[in-house]
Amino acid sequence: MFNKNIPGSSPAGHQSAPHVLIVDDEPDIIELLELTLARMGMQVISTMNTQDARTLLQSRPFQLCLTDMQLPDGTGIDLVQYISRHCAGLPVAVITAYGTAENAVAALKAGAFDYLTKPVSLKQLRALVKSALSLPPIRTEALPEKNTGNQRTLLGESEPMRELRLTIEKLSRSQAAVYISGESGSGKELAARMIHERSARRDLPFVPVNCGAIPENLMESEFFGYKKGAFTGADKDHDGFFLAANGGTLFLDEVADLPLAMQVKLLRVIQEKQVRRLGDTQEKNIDVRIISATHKKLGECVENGQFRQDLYYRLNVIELDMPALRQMREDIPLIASSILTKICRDTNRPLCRLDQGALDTLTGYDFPGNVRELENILERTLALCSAEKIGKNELQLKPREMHQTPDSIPATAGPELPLQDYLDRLEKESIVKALEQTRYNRTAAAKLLGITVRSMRYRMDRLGLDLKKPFR
Ligand SMILES: Nc1ncnc2c1ncn2[C@@H]1O[C@H](COP(=O)(O)OP(=O)(O)OP(=O)(O)O)[C@@H](O)[C@H]1O
Repeated sequence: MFNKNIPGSSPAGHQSAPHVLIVDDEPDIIELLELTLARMGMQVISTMNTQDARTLLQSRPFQLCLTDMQLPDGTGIDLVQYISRHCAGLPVAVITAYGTAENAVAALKAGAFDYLTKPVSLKQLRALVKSALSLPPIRTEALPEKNTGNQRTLLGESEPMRELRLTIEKLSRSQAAVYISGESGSGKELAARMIHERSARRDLPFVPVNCGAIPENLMESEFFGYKKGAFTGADKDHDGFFLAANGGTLFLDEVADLPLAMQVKLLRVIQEKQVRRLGDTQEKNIDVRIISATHKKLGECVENGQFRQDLYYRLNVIELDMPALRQMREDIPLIASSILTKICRDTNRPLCRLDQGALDTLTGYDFPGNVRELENILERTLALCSAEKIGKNELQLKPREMHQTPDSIPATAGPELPLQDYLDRLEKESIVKALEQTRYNRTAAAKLLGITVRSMRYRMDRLGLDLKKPFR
């Protein structure tokens, strides 16, 4: 075992030098890591096997562990697992041989913070160390969550929701790609934001992208950017989503909607961590964490050839499955009351609440559109009712105006209304119906109606249909 501390300044934010444990059996690599870290102001302790590493970990606190994958008495993954079990909150990164992506993925799945590939790039090493040391302290209990300030959180005290929040807490302490599955409106984007906001990347951008809403011919320029003059109309340089998210998190929503040709290009950028803007001769290095989501079953899309297996493998290092609202009915009153409070606050009206009948109706309802549908129901209820106590009837869940098809509008509706109002009403009904049929997935609803997402957004704005989630 070696202990090295070259005099130097302590990194910002740490009163005493952070302690780093290096586990590697190659003296050259140990020396390189020790020198680099000591110059960054770290107190470094090195050992060559997992047994000594465990003894050291038991004997004193560390702020970071860097381990090689192949060790004389075990693997780096063994150590990652040991640390996950016994040293909660300690970030551990593994160093893997070039071309062994499977090892890196296995380490991330086991709970590693990140990985480095040999030959170790000092730039990447320094960036990794800085990120690892800037992680917020870990919370080990599933504390009841409240929406505080601008940081929104997934509400609910049911078992699935508490577990989910704990998993999010763990995932935010890793750089692994996360794939979030779950029905529309179940909180996939909110979960992605929570991971970002609790991570070492929290001060850098979170860039959400709705992959289904980008026209195919604009995909490359939107994702990778372009140089001025790259094509007609490119009158200035433009950073695509990857460069905009550099240092932060790129959230690929509705990822199953990416055309196959684009999937190949995306995979290349993710693997090489480099992006070249259209019309540019230079590649730019990027450091972006990818979180993806879709309401479709991505595994099935792979099986039927609509989604590339290699990209799926890259995106789905860790899967997070969002429970549907009907699987956590006990949380409906809490979530509904939080939504009501927010609407009342936003619209400057006195606080109102649901009576027992209304609560029973909501907890018995299946919510195909999940929390987004609950938000919409409550927003509509408050728009139509000024009472402070809301009853079952005010919810108008059954029969619902929204369930009317254009055919079910009485034939007399036309003559009774001015023509424009009548047409608006038909249009509104069609949009709401399409949204309901697609479980509030706006991209799919636009497809069903045969219009673009842009046109759908315009129409919804014009008709005053506020369905909460902004389009991107
Ligand atoms: N458990 C929860 N607690 C509080 N709010 C929630 C919860 N789940 C979802 N929401 C809210 O519901 C709305 C829909 O959530 P979100 O946009 O994250 O869903 P989504 O799964 O990404 O939907 P889509 O599949 O259509 O993209 C948002 O306003 C979100 O804040």
